[in-house]
Amino acid sequence: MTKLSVNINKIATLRNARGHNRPDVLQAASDCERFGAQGITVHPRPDERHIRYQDVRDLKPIVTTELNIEGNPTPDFLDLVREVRPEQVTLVPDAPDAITSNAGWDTVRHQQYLQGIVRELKDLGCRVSIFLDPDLEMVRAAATTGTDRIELYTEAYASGYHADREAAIAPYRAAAELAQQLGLGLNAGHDLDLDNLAYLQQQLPGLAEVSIGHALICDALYLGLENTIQLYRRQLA
Ligand SMILES: CC(=O)[C@@H](O)[C@H](O)COP(=O)(O)O
Ligand SMILES: NCC(=O)COP(=O)(O)O
Repeated sequence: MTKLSVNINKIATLRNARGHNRPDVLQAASDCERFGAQGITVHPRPDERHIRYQDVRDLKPIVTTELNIEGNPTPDFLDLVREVRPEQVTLVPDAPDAITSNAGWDTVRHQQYLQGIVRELKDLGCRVSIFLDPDLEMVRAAATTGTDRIELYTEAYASGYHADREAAIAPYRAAAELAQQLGLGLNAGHDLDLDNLAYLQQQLPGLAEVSIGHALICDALYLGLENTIQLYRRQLA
């Protein structure tokens, strides 16, 4: 079974537009779980333009599924994770001014650095996932860091899906198969939606979790949050 973790960054974007507490991010997280989300993902960025560090602290006691915190392991991010101790931390090599995540780790170059971070996070009791492009050399090097899982960065799959979905999935399937051989768990995310999700899930062996935010929250504007989460869950059945 592939679990659906709902990324609630965009709910915080809407809240921040007015400076009050509407929509209420904590209520939205609880409602997502009630509607079928099997995890809640947040990606606090240094400028706190959507999820704020305080949101993450407030979410931990109310999330009843799994809290997944994504981000670049800067000193501030690591302090937050040490305090909150989420079920999962996804390490993403974002530049501070990135509009959104735009690449996976170079796990060859940063092997030793990642090894140290992974060890500390695992000692805190967190499952660790490393955000990666579907590159076999990067998957092999990720396995040497001690990480529990990798998360495949699916932007290239999503953008190639409508033109040629077999070609778009091929590098991801190879990466997933290698991850399985190496004993790495597998997550995936970025730009997944109701069109491209089912095929990804069918093609990737051992896909444990997808985290989806942008398209899901856009769909919810038209379809409603409960109905939308159920529609995404059905793609993963
Ligand atoms: C790692 C990843 O792909 C997601 O976290 C995505 O980047 C969402 O972040 P934003 O909501 O800031 O675009
Ligand atoms: N890890 C990916 C994620 O959390 C959501 O990405 P997106 O669906 O907002 O592109």
